[in-house]
Amino acid sequence: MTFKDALHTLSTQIFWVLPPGWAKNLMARTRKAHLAFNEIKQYMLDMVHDRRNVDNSEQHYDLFSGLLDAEQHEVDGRGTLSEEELLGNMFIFLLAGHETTAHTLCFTFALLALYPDEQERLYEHIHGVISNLNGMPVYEAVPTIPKRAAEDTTLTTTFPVPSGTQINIHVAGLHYNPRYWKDPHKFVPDRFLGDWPRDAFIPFGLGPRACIGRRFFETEGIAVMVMLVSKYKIEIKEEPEFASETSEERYARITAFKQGLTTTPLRVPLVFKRR
Ligand code: HEM
Repeated sequence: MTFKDALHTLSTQIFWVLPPGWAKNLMARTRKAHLAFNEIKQYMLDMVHDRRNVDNSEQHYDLFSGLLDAEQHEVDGRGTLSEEELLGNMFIFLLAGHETTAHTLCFTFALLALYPDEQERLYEHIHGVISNLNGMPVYEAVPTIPKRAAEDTTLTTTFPVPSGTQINIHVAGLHYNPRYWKDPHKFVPDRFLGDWPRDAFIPFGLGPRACIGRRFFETEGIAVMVMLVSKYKIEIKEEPEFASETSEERYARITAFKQGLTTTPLRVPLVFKRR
């Protein structure tokens, strides 16, 4: 399996690795998920080996080097990472950082193609891209955030939540709630320029376990978007079989998704034309 196939299989079918080991040969999809899991482990071991033994001619300043350092050196008297912890951290960074970023950028380009006026404004004011970028996770890459109550508490002061209760925070439900957002289904990047309800926008979660890769994504996402929008005009590909669709049908087709670990776009045929 290629690295790309293994990562994609795990991103879309990670839950099939969870049944106990004896069950892994029961179905084609559990077999495939386990195969992908083992392949990724092997790829990660190869990366560690290469970085340690082959590629040590230059100094690296990236996330991967930080993890390798943490495995090899004690920091502030704190212990090192075991190899299992190193691989576990590499795995979560790969899984949590890959499709979230790819799908968010994909939906962003789809929306810019569906709203050419907004794309032109972004092109004209490319330096305003940072504030506009807040509009990106309209289709939240992570649709629900699972949590477990660490102690007895209450929600909205009346609803009791005993310690140990499993809670799923419905991110999409919050982002489309008309109580907090005017016309929540409209793509209006300007809504993030003035005063907006910050507690009702949590694409990266909140609190001490919020997304550790947020800044990484915001840097990477802005760089990719600025590069592409400044050089290309992004359009929806014209296909004869859809020639008679209404604009609503077109919008629904382009933004259709399936829900897995992340919100996954189904098919987004875009054309990037050189400006
Ligand atoms: C559009 C991009 C991304 C979105 C929407 C996103 C969203 C999230 C969300 C909702 C969580 C759970 C937060 C919580 O439990 O409260 C999370 C956790 C996490 N994310 Fe991201 N993420 C993105 C990109 C990235 C990237 C690029 C990386 C790594 C380079 C990353 C690494 C992680 C890790 C390691 C965690 C687990 C943190 C922990 O449990 O302490 N994410 N992310």
